[in-house]
Amino acid sequence: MRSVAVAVGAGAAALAAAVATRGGRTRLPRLPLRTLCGANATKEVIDPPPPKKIKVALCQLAVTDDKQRNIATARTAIDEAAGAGADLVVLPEMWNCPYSNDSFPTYAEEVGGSIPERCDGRLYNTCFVYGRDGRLLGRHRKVHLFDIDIPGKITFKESLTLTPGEGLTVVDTEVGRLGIGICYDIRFPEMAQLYAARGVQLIVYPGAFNMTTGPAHWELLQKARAVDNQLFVATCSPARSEGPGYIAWGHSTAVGPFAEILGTADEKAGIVYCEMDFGQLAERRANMPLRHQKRSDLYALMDLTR
Ligand SMILES: NC(=O)CC(=O)C(=O)O
Repeated sequence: MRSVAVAVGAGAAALAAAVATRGGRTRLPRLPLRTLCGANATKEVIDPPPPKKIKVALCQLAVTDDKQRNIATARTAIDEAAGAGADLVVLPEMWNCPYSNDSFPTYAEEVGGSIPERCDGRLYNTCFVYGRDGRLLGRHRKVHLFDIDIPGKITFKESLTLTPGEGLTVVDTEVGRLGIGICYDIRFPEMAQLYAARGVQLIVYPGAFNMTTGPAHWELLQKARAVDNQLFVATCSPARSEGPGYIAWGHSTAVGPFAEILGTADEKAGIVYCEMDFGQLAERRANMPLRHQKRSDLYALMDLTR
């Protein structure tokens, strides 16, 4: 099994470790990055690591209210993706439980991920990134909680049960440098800009948009993040399940730096495979040198986490 890691699992062994392990908090290394702010703003950014070509598998899973069944489904999908030669395997947001505030406390694990994570009496919506060897490489806790109210359409308040994360998450893996966001995080362009400034090649967003915001915004936001920052974007949603409660839009998708769709799903369960050539980033950025054309004398992005 050669798959790496992502947003939740790298192979059956990693998944088993994820579910079985208890405790263990990860401290992520802080990357050196000059603060980009104010009159002294610098245009300096961190170069990405050497480019690789990778095969990505987005596992759009059918999620049920049976946690053990969800784990078995994920394990089967990861095995299948690894067998098909995927270097990177991505699972959906909240893949082990129904997307509801009632379910988050019940299905929470101390380590696992994007699943509800329980830590020090709090619950987070957390995505874990594992290496080929099952080692935990990083952890992203959803920074922007999904609190919205579109009357007659969709009302959700994650903050009733969840606590927001307090940091951005850049993870160096064997396949490349990844930035992680979860679902609603995709709506905040500054986060993606900071990832780009840190040399991220691919932003991975496990996500579960719904039947109102999905058709309106899901693909648009992915293309926007990819094009603005000239990098790759991948999303992974649960498959759509009809019935009461939250209905996921599905449509897990991978987008290239020129807004090209590299692979996409419909609403049903399945695995989307696509190739990503990180060498294209340099070419796109040379063709259209946006980062050198920014008017840092007029505006700048502040990295307050440094
Ligand atoms: N579920 C989410 O976090 C976000 C979402 O559905 C949306 O932004 O729309």
